[in-house]
Amino acid sequence: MTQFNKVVIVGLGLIGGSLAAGLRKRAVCREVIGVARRPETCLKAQEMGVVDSAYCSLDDVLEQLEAGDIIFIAVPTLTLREVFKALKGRLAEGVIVTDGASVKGSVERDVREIFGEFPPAVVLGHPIAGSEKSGVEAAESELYVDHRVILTPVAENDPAAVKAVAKLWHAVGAEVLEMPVDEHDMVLGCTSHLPHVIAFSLVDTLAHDSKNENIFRYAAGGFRDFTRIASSDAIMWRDIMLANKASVLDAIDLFSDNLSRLRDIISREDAVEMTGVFTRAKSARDRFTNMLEHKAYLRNMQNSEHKNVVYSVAPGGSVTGTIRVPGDKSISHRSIMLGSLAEGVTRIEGFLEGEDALATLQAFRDMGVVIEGPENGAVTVHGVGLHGLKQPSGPLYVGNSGTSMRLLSGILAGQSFTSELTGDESLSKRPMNRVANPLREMGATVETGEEGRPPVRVSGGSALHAIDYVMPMASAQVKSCVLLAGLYADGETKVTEPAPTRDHTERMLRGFGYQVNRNGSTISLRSGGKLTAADIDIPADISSATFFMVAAAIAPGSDITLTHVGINPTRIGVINILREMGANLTLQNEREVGGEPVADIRVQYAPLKGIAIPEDQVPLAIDEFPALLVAAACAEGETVLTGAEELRVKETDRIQAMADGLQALGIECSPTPDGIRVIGGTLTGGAVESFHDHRIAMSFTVAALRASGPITVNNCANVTTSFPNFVALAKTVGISLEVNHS
Ligand SMILES: O=C(O)C1=C[C@@H](OP(=O)(O)O)[C@@H](O)[C@H](O)C1
Ligand SMILES: C=C(OP(=O)(O)O)C(=O)O
Repeated sequence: MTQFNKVVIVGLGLIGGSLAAGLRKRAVCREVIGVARRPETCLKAQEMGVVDSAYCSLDDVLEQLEAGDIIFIAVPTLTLREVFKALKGRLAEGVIVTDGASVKGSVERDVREIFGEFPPAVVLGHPIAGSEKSGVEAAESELYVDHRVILTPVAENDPAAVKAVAKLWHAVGAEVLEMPVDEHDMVLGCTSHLPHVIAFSLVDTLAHDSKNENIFRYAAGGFRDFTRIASSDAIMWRDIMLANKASVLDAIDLFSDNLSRLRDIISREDAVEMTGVFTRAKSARDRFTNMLEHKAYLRNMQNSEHKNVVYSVAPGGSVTGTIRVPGDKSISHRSIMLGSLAEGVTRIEGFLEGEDALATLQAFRDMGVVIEGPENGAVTVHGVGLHGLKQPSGPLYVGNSGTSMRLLSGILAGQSFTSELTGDESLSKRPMNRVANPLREMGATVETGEEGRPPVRVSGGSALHAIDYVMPMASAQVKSCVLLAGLYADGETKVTEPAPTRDHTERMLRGFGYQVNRNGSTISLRSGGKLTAADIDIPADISSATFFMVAAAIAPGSDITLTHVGINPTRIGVINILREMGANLTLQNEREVGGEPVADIRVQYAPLKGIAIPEDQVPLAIDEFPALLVAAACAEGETVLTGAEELRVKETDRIQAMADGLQALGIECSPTPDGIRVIGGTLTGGAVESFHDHRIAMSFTVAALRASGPITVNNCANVTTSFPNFVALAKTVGISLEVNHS
C-alpha cells in the first residue's frame, strides 16, 4: 500500500541503501530516489533494484519534490553540512528532511548555523543498526526490522513532521523512540562510540607489536569476537568521534578509571574483588543476551512489554512420579541478605534461580557484594559485614518481589547511604506503609509513592532506635523487616505477631550466630552483634510443591512424591488443610537440614470434602490458597475460607482472581472481604486470567486435571518468579501442557 509519495535517499551506503531497499521491497512509496556522488554507485543501486531512479546531484531532484515528500540524509556525519547547504532555500513548503547520523548534537548545531534557525520540518534521527560492512552492496531490505530508531525532536519541530518520519521507519519494521539530543549523544557515546574506540585501539596496539604476526595467527575466539567492529569504516568513525567529542571523552575517562582499578586488582592479586568485577559483568551481559534473544520471538508481538504467555492444558489425566521442586523462595532471599551482611564466605546450595530471588541477588551485587553463581543452585556470597554495603549507583529494582522490597527496606534503613527501591507494575500497587510506618517509628526517614505504594526511598544516616512493635497483621515480611532494621537500632527491638508466621529470618539469624529470643508471640534481638558466615542448604519450596500436592489430591489415579521439601512448622498449613479435607498425604524420611526440617511428601489420590478452613492455619498457608481453592472446587460440599484478607494484597487480589477463574470454569463461589465460599462441583474447560500472578497461573494449570474441557490460562510469564521449571516438571508428571505466546 502506498503510504508515501517520493522518498529521496541522499547517500547510498549501507544505511541509506538499506532504507531504500526496505521501502521498495514493501512498496510503500510511489518513488524511491537515490542520490550518490559517484555515478558507479547510482548505477549499482539501480541495478540492484534498491532505488527506482538515482542521480549524482541533489539539484536534479529538489525541483520534483512537493509537500509530504521526505529526504533522508545518510552521509558521513561531517558531510551533512554540505547537504544542508545545498538544501537551504530550495525546499518546497512541507518537504520533510531527516537524517541518520550517529551523533545528534553536532548535526543540530549545523542545522541552526546553516539555516539561521531550526526549520520545523527537519527531524533529526538515528537508526541503531548497521554492521562493519559498508557501501550499497551491503544494503539489506530487512536491516531495520526489530531495530530501534531514535528520533531527537527539538522544540521547533512540527509534530506532524516527526510523525511522518516515525511512520517511514515503522514501514520498514523498525521500533521508533524519542530522546533529547544530549541524552542521545551521551547514551551512544557509551554504548557505541566507546566500544569502537576500544576495538580500534586494541587492534592498533597489537598491530604495532613486533610479534603481531603470531598474535594475529593464534588469536582465536576472544580476539575475533571482541574486535569485529575494528573493521568498520575508518573515516566514518573518525567523524563520529570528532562530532561527539565531549561525550566520547567522558566515556573514555570512565572506562580508563575502571580499567586502572582492574589493573590494580590484578596486580594486588585480589581474587575476591576480581570475582566481583567479572561476576557483575557476566550477569549484566547474560541479562542483555536474554533481552536480545527475547527480541527474536517478540517479532510478531504487538506489545513487547506485555507479552502474553498462554498455558493451554488438556483436560483429565493424573500425576505420578518422584520430583524435586526448586529451592524455597523465602529462604533463598534471606540466604543472600544474611550472607551479604555476614563476615566471611557463605556457600549456598539449592538456591532458587527464579526472578524474585535473583532480584535480591542483583540488589546486593548492586551494593558491592561479590556473589558467585548461581550455577545449578550453588551460590557463594562474600559477606561484607553489617556495615560493608556500598551505595548503589541507581535505584534497586526488585521486579515482582514483595519480599525483596520489604526486607530490603529494613536493611537499608540501617545504612549510611540513601537508596531507592522500585518494582514492576504489580509490585508498584502493593502496600509498603506496613514497613515504612514501623521503620519511621524507629527513626528512619522513609518516603513512599502515593498511598504508601512503591517506590520506597530510604534516607541514609538515620540513627535508629529499638521499638516494641505489635504487628497489625500476621506478616513475616513486616516482622523480618523490623528485625533486620533492629540489627542497626540502639536497644532491644521487639516484634509481636498476632499469629505465627514463617520464621526463616529468626532461624537463619541464629544459624549465623546471632542471638534472637522468642517469648510467646514476641521475637526480639539487640544490635551490636555480628553475623558469621555459614553454609546453607535450601530445601525445596513447599509453596511450589503445593501445586503437585493439589494435583495428586484431585486427580484420580495419582501418586506423587515430592522430595526434600521444607516442612517448617510455620509453613505446613497446606499439609494440615489438605489432610483435613481427606487427602492421602504422608511424610517420609523426615530430617533436619541446616536448621530447617525437611521431608519427602507423598500424595495419593483420595476423594476430598469441603471444610471450614481453621483461621489459625491461614498465615501458615498464605501462599497456598490459590491452589487450595482449586482443591476446594474439586471437593464434595462447601469450603469456607475466612481471615484471609491478606490475600487481597498479594501479586494480585488473589481472592477475586480465584473467584473470577473458578466461576469461568463453572464453579459456584462467592468472595467475601476476608475470604471466599466455594461449592465443590464439576470444572468445565474455558479461558481464565492469571492477572500476571504466578500462583494463580499454576493453580489453574493443575485444575485442568479435573476439568471436562481444555483450560487456557493467560499471562503466565511471571511463573518464572518463583518456579522457573514448572512447565517441564508439570509435563514430567503427566500434565499435558503447551506453552504459546500470543
Ligand atoms: O517473608 C516471606 O518470605 C514471605 C511472607 C509472606 O508474605 P507476608 O509477610 O506479606 O504475609 C508470603 O506471602 C510471601 O510469599 C513470602
Ligand atoms: C506473595 C508472594 O511473594 P512476594 O510477597 O514476595 O511478592 C508469593 O510468592 O506468593
